[in-house]
Amino acid sequence: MEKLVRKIGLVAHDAMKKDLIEWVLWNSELLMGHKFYCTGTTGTLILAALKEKHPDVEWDFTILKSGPLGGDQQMGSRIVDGEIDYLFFFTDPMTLQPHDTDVKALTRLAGVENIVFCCNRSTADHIISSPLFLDPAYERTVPDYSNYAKRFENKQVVAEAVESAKRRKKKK
Ligand SMILES: O=C(CO)COP(=O)(O)O
Repeated sequence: MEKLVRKIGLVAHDAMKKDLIEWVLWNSELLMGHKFYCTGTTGTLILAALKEKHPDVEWDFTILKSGPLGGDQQMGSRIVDGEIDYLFFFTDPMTLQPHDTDVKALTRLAGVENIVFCCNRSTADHIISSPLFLDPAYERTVPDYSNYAKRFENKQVVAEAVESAKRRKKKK
């Protein structure tokens, strides 16, 4: 039987990096064989820790830009492309981030795509110990936004803009 490969995003703010590294090491046996996407600094540190603990294991890590330098946005883009189905993002509740808008955008897209998403260690513990984590029959519900995408399908707004542009021209 084909092994189930979960596509997992890992991100931590600076004050939470130690927490996430510890959590990954604690769960490293469970996480082996899955595919990871990480923001730059978080990913580099986690990979170094994993290699130290398991020198013979090949880890499938995609390391994006550092979060504040576009990495959060890259992660969001992977989510909307369907490349990530779990996001463990340990956020710092005590420090305002300079890239707060990017953090909001990333967490919002996790909601838009209904991926499994958490922002602290206790919830991460619950997710990883859920039987669904390793249940190949479990597939998240992918929201259907087709009606949203079709909201201008009748192109009425185009007709109106063309008409008003014509009127403006005549007035000139
Ligand atoms: O800032 C971050 C997420 O918002 C994390 O980025 P780094 O992993 O590059 O530190």
